[in-house]
Amino acid sequence: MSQQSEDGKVLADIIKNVHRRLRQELKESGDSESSWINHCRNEDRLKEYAKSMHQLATEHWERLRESNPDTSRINWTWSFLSNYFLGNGCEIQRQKSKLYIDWPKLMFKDSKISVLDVGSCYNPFKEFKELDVLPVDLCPALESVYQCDFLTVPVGEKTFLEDQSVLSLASSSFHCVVFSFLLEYFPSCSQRWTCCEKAQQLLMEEGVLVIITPDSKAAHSNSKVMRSWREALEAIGLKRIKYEKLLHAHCMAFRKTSIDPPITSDDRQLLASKMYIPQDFHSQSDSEQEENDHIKFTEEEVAEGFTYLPMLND
Ligand SMILES: C[S@@+](CC[C@H](N)C(=O)[O-])C[C@H]1O[C@@H](n2cnc3c(N)ncnc32)[C@H](O)[C@@H]1O
Repeated sequence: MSQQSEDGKVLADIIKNVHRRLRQELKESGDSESSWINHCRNEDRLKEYAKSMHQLATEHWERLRESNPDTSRINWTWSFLSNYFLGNGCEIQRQKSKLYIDWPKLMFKDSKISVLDVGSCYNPFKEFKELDVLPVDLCPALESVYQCDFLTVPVGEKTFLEDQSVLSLASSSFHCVVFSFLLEYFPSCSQRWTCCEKAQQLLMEEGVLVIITPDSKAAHSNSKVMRSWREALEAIGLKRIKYEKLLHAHCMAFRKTSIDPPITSDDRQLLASKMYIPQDFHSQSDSEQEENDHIKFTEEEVAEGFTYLPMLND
């Protein structure tokens, strides 16, 4: 393995270890709230994660993006958003919905698409001038990214920002919410579900939730998981309108079709359980499981460090 690949592996191992420890701590305490609070207090761990993720993405994955733009989650998101909001994508969805109503005109401030990038780390979408991005992260890698725990941040009438932190986010105010490699960070289904419900509240009608989740295997090997997420999100008025499997990720866009879907607390529990990832069910020790996962990856994947991010393995 080249020095470059070795470096990528070290960085990705740091990231993977944090996910693994979070799962372990939840298993031990059985209480997702208290283990999350403890995690958030561990500043050294959060900062090391942020630095490693930033470096892995900008130094290692960026090379892959340059050599093969079709592998990039960033390019995919931009291409989808420009087609949906600036091209005829939204209009096509209106026609497909067969709701022959007078749709309200989509409004843009300064002609820009407003994007909330949750778990942004280093604001990978800042290069697109047509996007007005609010990049937020539990532990930002850069000062330009706002500090925010998306699990606990209140949703209210207005977005309040203070000293590079988010105090609240305005409901129905974003054209797009992005979860790029975010959901698998969380050790529990209920935390992933909390994020999805919050995204639904923050989107304006016809806005889109973009979810990107890492997986280097063929699309069908995790189709059950992707179907389960689709069913859960559809129940809260987020209809999947685009799915594509890239070399290393599943990319999905969900369109907000209804404003306030009626959900009971029983529904909520069932829907939350649908936001599972295969790691939730690993019975042997995570490290053993991940060692086994290793064997299945190609040389190219190993070289790019993708094997060392959590993969959605059955
Ligand atoms: C794997 S990184 C993905 C970074 C970036 N989105 C990308 O695609 O390269 C996951 C990020 O989610 C952030 N994160 C985890 N939990 C969060 C939360 N509750 N609120 C906001 N950000 C969170 C982490 O700090 C980390 O930067």
